[in-house]
Amino acid sequence: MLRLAVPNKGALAESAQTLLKEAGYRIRKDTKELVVVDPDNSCELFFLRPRDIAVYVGEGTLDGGITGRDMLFDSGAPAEEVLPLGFGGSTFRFAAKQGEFTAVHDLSGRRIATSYTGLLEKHLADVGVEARVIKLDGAVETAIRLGVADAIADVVETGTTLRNVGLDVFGEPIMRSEAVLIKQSGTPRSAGLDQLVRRLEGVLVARDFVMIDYDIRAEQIDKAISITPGIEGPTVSPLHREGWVAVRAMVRRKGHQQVMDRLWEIGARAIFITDIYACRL
Ligand SMILES: Nc1ncnc2c1ncn2[C@@H]1O[C@H](COP(=O)(O)OP(=O)(O)OP(=O)(O)O)[C@@H](O)[C@H]1O
Ligand SMILES: O=P(O)(O)OC[C@H]1O[C@H](OP(=O)(O)OP(=O)(O)O)[C@H](O)[C@@H]1O
Ligand SMILES: [Mg+2]
Repeated sequence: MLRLAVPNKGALAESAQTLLKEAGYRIRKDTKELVVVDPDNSCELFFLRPRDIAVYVGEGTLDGGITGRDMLFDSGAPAEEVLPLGFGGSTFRFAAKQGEFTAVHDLSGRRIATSYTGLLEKHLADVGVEARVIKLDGAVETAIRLGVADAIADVVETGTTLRNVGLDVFGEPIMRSEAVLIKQSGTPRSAGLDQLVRRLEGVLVARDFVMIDYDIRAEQIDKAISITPGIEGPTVSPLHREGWVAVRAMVRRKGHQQVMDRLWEIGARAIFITDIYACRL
């Protein structure tokens, strides 16, 4: 039985559910459901606050969970990343009034508001800066205007929230985050988690890649393969046409039009792109 923690709200909740659905698991029908039992997949999904997920997983009561890399680090829980999930991308950054600070070392002796005290304190210790960390639950951008802090450390995605309150990022990003699958540190993956990983990898590949099919003159095959090397090598089959072969390979969805242009230029014809619905590599 796979027991998995899933964010019940916030920035990762919807995409996490979509991913699990595409991987064939049952998801919840309404937001009040706290546990979903899925006997067909021998799985139980526990809907928990994103911030708590690493804590549960670190205690070893669940096989794994989906949370943000920043929250995993922030928790300090004995949990580790198994697979990055390709959504919920953000950076964790310092921000303040425009022109007030230029680098983390300017923050010595100042007040920094954040909801990620674990992550911030570790970073300040790493760079050797002593500052006062003010813990807030959210909406930390307002802390400067209300005189509670001189700077903030928070999640930045598009930067819209910061712009709206006239703040600017400064210094190097503290961390780059995205949604990740995690498990307890130092213990082997359960069979259920192993199966989940294989399914999720399949979904992520199906999202990132498309299938390309084309016909080309046999003497051009080396050039063609260098353009479409595939993942484990392309399939090259004889064509019922003297001197021609058919090629099938996986190519990245992003840039597939350029690949088609390059194949056309070396004489490929009947070039087709199709979606991959599901795969297991
Ligand atoms: N605007 C965003 N874009 C992308 N990822 C985000 C964004 N805001 C938060 N995240 C990520 O989502 C994860 C969970 O954060 P979220 O803000 O959803 O949780 P929370 O603060 O506990 O919930 P809430 O804000 O509902 O109280 C974190 O890993 C964070 O990096
Ligand atoms: O750069 P942006 O695209 O504007 O996104 C970043 C904002 O999103 C999150 O806020 P959330 O809605 O989770 O509120 P919170 O701060 O109360 O957690 C985060 O804390 C930032 O405020
Ligand atoms: Mg939030």
